[in-house]
Amino acid sequence: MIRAETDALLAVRGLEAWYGESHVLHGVDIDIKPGEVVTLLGRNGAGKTTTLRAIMGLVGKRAGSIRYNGAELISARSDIIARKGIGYCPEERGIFASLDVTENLMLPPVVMPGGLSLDEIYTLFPNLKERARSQGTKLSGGEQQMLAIARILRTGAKLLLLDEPSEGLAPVIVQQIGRMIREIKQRGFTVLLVEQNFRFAQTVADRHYVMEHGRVVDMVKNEELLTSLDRLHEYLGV
Ligand SMILES: Nc1ncnc2c1ncn2[C@@H]1O[C@H](COP(=O)(O)OP(=O)(O)OP(=O)(O)O)[C@@H](O)[C@H]1O
Repeated sequence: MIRAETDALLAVRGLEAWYGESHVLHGVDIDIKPGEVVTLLGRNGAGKTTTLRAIMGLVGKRAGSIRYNGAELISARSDIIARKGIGYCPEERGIFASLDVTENLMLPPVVMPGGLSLDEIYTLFPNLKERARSQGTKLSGGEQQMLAIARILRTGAKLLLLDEPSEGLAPVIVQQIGRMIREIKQRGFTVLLVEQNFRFAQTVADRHYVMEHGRVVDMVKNEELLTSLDRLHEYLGV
């Protein structure tokens, strides 16, 4: 069903993953072209987070193929995967409470050239600049989410894996996160985004993959989203 893309930045084929004895992914196929924003939609437990974790090498065992920039990563350790230029922002965001915004931004190691400088990040996201000296604990959920994403942009990573950046945030803050993702896309980054909220996903993405029971079962282009609502409601149970 999913066409092989020879020009993909990330090409995932038949990806399987296990947590201990528990077999969670049963053959996931995903292609992302450079500069695309693509979402993984699906109900709770469909395997969206596990797909991001499996791409990063953060699951117990995996099989299949993950090609990034032409290199096979299925057997690579997670630190090697990060050094290839894939950045991961987990749902819990991982902001260091005792460090301020600038310190949090400077913390992840630069893995390759081409990342944004601190000044560029602050120019692009003035909200963060205003909070430069504020400690992690003092930031709102939205500010923490922005910081968690911005921090990856410094490292030189070109592909960002974002787990539910809209989760738990008020609608006006979700809009800010949406603007941020569109800015990131404009700067040439590629994004794979886990979302439950397809109304938000629609404002940022080029395409959507739908996951069910550890597999990708459908793909919808963003311009076809509105005409595919019935299908999506069925998948997502909303
Ligand atoms: N650490 C773990 N150990 C064992 N099973 C897990 C673990 N994490 C997730 N699972 C199981 O793997 C399946 C897929 O979970 P996953 O978190 O990837 O789903 P999801 O689509 O991201 O949904 P959610 O939005 O609820 O996180 C679920 O059945 C879940 O219970």
